[in-house]
Amino acid sequence: MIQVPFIAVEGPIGAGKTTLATMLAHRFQYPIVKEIVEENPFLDKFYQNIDEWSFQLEMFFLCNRYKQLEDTGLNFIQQQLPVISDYHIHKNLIFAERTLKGIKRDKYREIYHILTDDLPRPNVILYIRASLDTLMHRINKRGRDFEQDMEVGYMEQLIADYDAGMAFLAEREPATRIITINGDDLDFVEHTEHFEQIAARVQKELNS
Ligand SMILES: Nc1ncnc2c1ncn2[C@@H]1O[C@H](COP(=O)(O)OP(=O)(O)OP(=O)(O)O)[C@@H](O)[C@H]1O
Ligand SMILES: Nc1nc(=O)c2ncn([C@H]3C[C@H](O)[C@@H](CO)O3)c2[nH]1
Repeated sequence: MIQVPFIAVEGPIGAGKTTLATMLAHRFQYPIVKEIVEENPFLDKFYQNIDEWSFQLEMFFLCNRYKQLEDTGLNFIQQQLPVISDYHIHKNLIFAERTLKGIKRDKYREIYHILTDDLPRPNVILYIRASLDTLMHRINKRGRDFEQDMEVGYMEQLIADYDAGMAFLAEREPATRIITINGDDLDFVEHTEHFEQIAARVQKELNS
C-alpha cells in the first residue's frame, strides 16, 4: 500500500498529461502541480533555433521544476499529503540529453544532479504512450503558435527517448509503479468509460 501518493503523469508533447492530471486531481481530490508554459520566455526562440537556445531553455525548465518540487516536498510529501503533478523530474534529462551537446550537456548533467538528487520522487507514474499521428493531431488541435513549426523528426525522436526514459526509471527505481496507458486507444477526453478505466487502475495501484 502506498503511504503518501505522489503521482506523476508523463508522456511526449501533446500526450494529454495536463488534461489527465487535472481530471485525476479532480477525481481523487488531490492538489495538482502543473508545469509552467506560458511564462517561458525561451520556448518560441527554441523551436526556431534549437542549437542556439537549448541551454537557456533546459536551464529555465530545470530551475522552475526544482522550485516547484522543493515546494511540493515541503508542502505535501513531508506533511503526509498526497499530490499529483503533470511531469516527472526525469523529463528534464529526456529532453536535455537530446537537445544539448558537448560541454553544455556535461555542465547541464552536473547541475541537474546537484539540484535534483534529493528532491522527492513520485511513487506512481502514469506514462501516456501515443503514436506520432495522435500526438501531431493533438498538437495541431491545441494550436500553440510556437509548436506549429515543430519538426516531425524531433517528435519521432522524443517518442523513442520517452520509451527509453521510462525503461530507465523502471530499472533504476523498481519500487515506483509505472502504469502505461495506450493514448491511441484510450481517449479519456471523449469517453468517460476510458477515464474510469484509468482512474480504477490508479486506485488499484494506490491500494496494493
Ligand atoms: N485523450 C485525448 N483525446 C482527445 N484529445 C486529447 C486527449 N488528451 C489530450 N487531448 C487534447 O490534446 C491537447 C494536448 O493535451 P495536453 O495539453 O493535456 O497535453 P500535454 O501532454 O500536457 O502537453 P505538453 O507536453 O505540451 O505539456 C489538448 O488540446 C487536449 O484537449
Ligand atoms: N526542450 C524541452 N525541454 C523540457 O524539459 C521541456 N518540457 C516541456 N517542453 C516543451 C514541450 C512543449 O512544447 C512545451 C510545454 O510542455 O514545452 C520542453 N522542451
